[in-house]
Amino acid sequence: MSLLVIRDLVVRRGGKVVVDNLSLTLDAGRITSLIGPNGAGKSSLVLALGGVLPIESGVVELEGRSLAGKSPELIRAAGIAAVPEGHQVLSGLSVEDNLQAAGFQHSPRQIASIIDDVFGIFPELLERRNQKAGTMSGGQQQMLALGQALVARPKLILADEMSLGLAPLIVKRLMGVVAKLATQGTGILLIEQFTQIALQLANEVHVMARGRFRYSGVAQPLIDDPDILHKAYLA
Ligand SMILES: Nc1ncnc2c1ncn2[C@@H]1O[C@H](COP(=O)(O)OP(=O)(O)OP(=O)(O)O)[C@@H](O)[C@H]1O
Repeated sequence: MSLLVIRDLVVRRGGKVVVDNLSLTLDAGRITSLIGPNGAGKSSLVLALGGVLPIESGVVELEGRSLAGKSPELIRAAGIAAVPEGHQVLSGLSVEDNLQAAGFQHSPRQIASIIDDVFGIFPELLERRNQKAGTMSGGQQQMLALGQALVARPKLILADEMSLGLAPLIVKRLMGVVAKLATQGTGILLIEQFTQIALQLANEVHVMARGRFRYSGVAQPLIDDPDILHKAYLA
């Protein structure tokens, strides 16, 4: 069974349809890249899947269970963790307190072991466990944002523009973690402004423009012929 099934999803924002009858299937252990121009509706899709924006119509099912009308907390507890655009960590709290705050649904014993796992993935965070998140570099804050998502032990991660404003080396580091998570069975929806990264990592690619998918398939044709990509962006 697919992890997440989206059928004919419509999301409206400010009176305007921004996700227009989209259908998409996300599977465990696979990276699905979502690329497209600014304003295409990529973030709106993530916000709707995370329960932050209401679904106007359509079906969203996680392992066969409808997510319609569910709160962001319930959706997160069900197994979908969003890493929103712009590493939204609690800047006045320490690294460890940020991870604690993200693990509200676990028992204190569970959370201690989960946080240890996150520190295993990101030793950079362990070194800074008592540092206020807001005083860290952008890259370290993005690691923390991903760490917060991991605290939920998600089946599916929705990663929105994780690389925005970060140095290439940090981007490589973050994408390495994303790729490893996928090999361990986590489903990933990767929204990326760096098309090259998105295409390299993807098992499947969707190019979104004006609320709809203009290309859906494997990455290779887009790598071989950039014209296909340009046309999809301009559709
Ligand atoms: N807070 C908002 N209120 C109303 N409309 C919005 C709001 N934020 C975005 N929109 C509109 O929703 C549409 C989709 O925007 P969205 O941010 O989802 O696109 P995107 O593909 O993620 O682009 P970007 O890469 O710029 O974030 C755009 O037309 C945008 O103007």
